[in-house]
Amino acid sequence: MDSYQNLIDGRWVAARSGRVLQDFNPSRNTEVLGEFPESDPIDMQDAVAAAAAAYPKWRSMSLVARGEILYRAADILTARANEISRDLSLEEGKTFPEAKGETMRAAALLRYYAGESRQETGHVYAATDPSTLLYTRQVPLGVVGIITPWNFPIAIPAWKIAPALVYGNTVVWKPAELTPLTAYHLTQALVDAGLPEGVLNVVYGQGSILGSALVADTRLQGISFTGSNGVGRSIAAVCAEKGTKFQLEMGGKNAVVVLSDADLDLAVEMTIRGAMRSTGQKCTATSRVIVEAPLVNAFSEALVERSRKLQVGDPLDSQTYLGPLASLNQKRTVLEYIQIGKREGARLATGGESIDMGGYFMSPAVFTDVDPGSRIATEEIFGPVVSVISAADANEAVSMVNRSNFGLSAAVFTRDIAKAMHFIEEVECGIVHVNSETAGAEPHVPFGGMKDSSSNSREQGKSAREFFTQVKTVYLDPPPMRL
Ligand SMILES: NC(=O)c1ccc[n+]([C@@H]2O[C@H](COP(=O)([O-])OP(=O)(O)OC[C@H]3O[C@@H](n4cnc5c(N)ncnc54)[C@H](O)[C@@H]3O)[C@@H](O)[C@H]2O)c1
Ligand SMILES: O=C[C@H](O)CS(=O)(=O)O
Repeated sequence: MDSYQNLIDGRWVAARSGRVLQDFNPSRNTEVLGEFPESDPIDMQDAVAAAAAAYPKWRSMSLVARGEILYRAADILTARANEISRDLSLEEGKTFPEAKGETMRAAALLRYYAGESRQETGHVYAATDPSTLLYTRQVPLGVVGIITPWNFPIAIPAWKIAPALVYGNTVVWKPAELTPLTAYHLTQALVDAGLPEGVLNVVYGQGSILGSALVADTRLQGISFTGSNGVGRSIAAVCAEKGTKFQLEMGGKNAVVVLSDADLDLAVEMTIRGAMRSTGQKCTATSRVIVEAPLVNAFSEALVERSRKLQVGDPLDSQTYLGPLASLNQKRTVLEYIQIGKREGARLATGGESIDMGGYFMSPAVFTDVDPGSRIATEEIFGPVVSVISAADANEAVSMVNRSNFGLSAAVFTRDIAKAMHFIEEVECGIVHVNSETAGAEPHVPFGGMKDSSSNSREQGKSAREFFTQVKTVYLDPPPMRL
């Protein structure tokens, strides 16, 4: 049994209590992938103290030098990509190709922020007095806390940690309990790339205990969180009370709109990809498909037929489309929504059944005749379940999309550019796709939601600099000349 430890002040250390958590394989739920510390708040306090002690020297290092470490870490991740991807697939359940894609995406994110180290760090302005040098600088926040979910266990940490570090902050990271092995791989790559002691500290353990201890620590200047709305709201309340800067990326109930002039095959394929890849466990996953009435029957039949052909199984098997759900809790939640959908009167056209293969497997589910106000059409399910809803026309379809409390991602399928532009204009989402799936994000552009999906900051691209730095405006007047 491989045992892993926290990284605190540059040293790999056990939890002070000595307690450990086991990391299980959701495909074969008796298989243990490793043991990790079950840390307590005292361990978290040690980590924050280390980050605070390391901050002055790290902040004084040049941006370019910090960027060089990220370039080396990206190269290390790339060199180890197959090993990391296999472990990611084993512990989270997504297929190997998706795990590989995510690992390479993390490397791309590290490279992007390494490149950011050679960008402007402020602006020079004209001053009323021509002898005044008037300029701004973007300076780090200080010690920041990073709390991340299990569904993208290396890409999401990378898109938070890389900008946090390159802009001069030191970091305390609380990874998700379900995916500690992937967190170890990212951490080890950064350590091997030459990250100085105490700059990155990683503490494993229960989020309700450790995560809340991190958020409550008054030495933190910022918290970047991705996860559920319930936890996000609790973090926002604590940060607001403390005056700590925070950013939250949370749930989604992402919709595809299929207009009557759409390419049917494309709309079906992109709906399957958006709804069923990663076993539906993406914040940007498609969970609603709103179809103009003339096309709804043909679309539903094609979607059901395509869904029935998807192979469920071992995520390391090249034929597998859906691996297991990430945990027993996740599987139970998704199967409960199947029962809720039936009770609400929706028609379960295919799937939605538990598959007993030694892990947390289920068959992909398609509901039709779904009431747009029902729970399965409004609540985040976070599994391979998609609801087909009929709309009278394009206007009704957009209003149905917007009737959600969430506003993360949406897509429209149409051949009509005017209808596409109208959709782009009217939809209340932070991410909009035309003729492509609701999931997926490029590392160099803003990522985030509207309404309850986000705290309305943005991640990735140059948006990350807005969160992980603060602006200092400088009026520099030369001393008077003494002739
Ligand atoms: N918008 C996005 O970018 C995005 C991306 C991925 C996942 N998500 C969302 O995340 C959710 C699934 O992820 P999850 O199950 O890991 O979410 P979660 O909220 O249960 O956990 C997220 C992280 O918060 C920690 N945590 C738990 N309780 C805490 C507390 N009281 N205080 C501080 N930290 C705490 C967990 O240990 C974990 O590290 C879904 O709602 C999904 O939509 C959103
Ligand atoms: O789950 C969250 C991810 O951000 C999904 S995406 O691949 O970035 O859309």
